Amino acid sequence: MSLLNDDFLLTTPMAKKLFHDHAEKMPIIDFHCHLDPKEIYENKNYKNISRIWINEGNFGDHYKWRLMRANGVPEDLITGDGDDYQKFLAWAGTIEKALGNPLFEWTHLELRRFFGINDVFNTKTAPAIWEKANQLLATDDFKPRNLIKRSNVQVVCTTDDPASDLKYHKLLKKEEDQNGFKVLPAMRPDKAFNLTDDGYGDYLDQLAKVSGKKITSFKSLVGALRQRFQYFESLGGRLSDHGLNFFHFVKASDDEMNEIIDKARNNKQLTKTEIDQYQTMLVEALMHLNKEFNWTMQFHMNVIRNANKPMLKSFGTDGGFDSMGTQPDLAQEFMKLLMDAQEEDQIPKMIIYSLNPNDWMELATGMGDFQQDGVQKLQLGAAWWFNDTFSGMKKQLTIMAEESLLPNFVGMLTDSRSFLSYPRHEYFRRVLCNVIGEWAERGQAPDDEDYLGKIVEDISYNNAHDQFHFFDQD
Ligand SMILES: O=C(O)[C@@H](O)[C@H](O)[C@H](O)C(=O)CO
Repeated sequence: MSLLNDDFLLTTPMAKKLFHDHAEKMPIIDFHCHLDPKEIYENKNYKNISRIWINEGNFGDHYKWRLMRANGVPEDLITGDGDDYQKFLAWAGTIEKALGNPLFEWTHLELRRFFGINDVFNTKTAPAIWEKANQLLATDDFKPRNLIKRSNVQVVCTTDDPASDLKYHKLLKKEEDQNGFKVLPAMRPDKAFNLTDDGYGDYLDQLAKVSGKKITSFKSLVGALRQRFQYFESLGGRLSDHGLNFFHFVKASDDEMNEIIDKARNNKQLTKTEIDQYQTMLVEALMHLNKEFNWTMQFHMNVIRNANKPMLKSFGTDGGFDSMGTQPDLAQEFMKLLMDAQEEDQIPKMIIYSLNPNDWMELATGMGDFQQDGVQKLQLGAAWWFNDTFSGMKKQLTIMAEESLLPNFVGMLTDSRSFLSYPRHEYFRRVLCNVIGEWAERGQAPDDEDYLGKIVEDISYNNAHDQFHFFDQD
């Protein structure tokens, strides 16, 4: 079977029918990514393929950066100011060794789907691919908005701080009809959780300024965040997103919260209990806001971030120095949160991603304790980050099916910083169709293309369309 042929990953007749006649045609709703709305608005061509593939300054694809480092590529040819062509050759030399890693397939998919280049990418073919790709990158077809359009994307949800003015979302909203897709903000209030950061007090001041709400207490902090929910909502926002690197459920009174905020603002030492209390109560307050606004709350949990401290100092965050978290009781602690919120019927729609697949069964079965008020209110999120692999996707789909109702799943997202990453949706849809096709092959599912095809179309698009109600105001 040739590399990435039309039926790659599809091993049964039903899988092939499900993908080619049902999944492939469905539009994309990419409800979590890290694309920069400014870049979408400015819509400028990339100088060369290294800039869109590897890095533009400190922004870029840390998945690639990790592999290049593993292959001994010096940092100046990764995120540094080394020659772009040499970076490209270094990436070719890395991909030659990436068999079995998703980036091997992603890289070749991107060359095929966007550039029409079907060659195997390696150090021998790299020079010709560099020339052809760069010629194409200079054309209108490779401007960011056309890359989105060519990928049949209807919605891009970016990742935005509550204090953001959403300037470019406002500008893009005016051109939505012309573009044929929406660029919508998803609120990521992680900075409001960073009690121990030197800039915590300044951040609260920034939040107070943009919200017009003085922040003198926990209640007024929540009031300021509520104003930002209103603002994001006015620009089509329908999701929040939370990085819970670790989590311990510890409640606190309003008075205790006020004291914690005051200590943090004055850079006073906080105890572990105080940090856990603040995180717990702020998460619960955000759950209430998501419930009130009928948003979906995403959690990205169990992560060790910025493990390489010298590189954090020299490069900053999101540099490819994060890894799977090892808090063994995080799912148990999260269950305490859900149990507490359920007492007041304050659990919103949720999608929960853990970077540690050891949490998945606890989370998937735990969510089953609270599935009330709507179809699949709580979902195990798509295989995330280091799990975004053939085996990781298959595992998540299987657990979602075995512990709940896979046909209700809202499906895939790119979670990417590159405009070339939309083939990750194709990859996911192929894995999905193959999982269901295998069930039919084994007699675990009816050999009924209409029935199975509807399920595939729903997971690929319809469920996300209905869950996030992005199009209500159209
Ligand atoms: O949203 C997250 O926490 C992660 O997606 C994280 O930002 C990471 O950089 C990423 O993009 C993984 O794909």
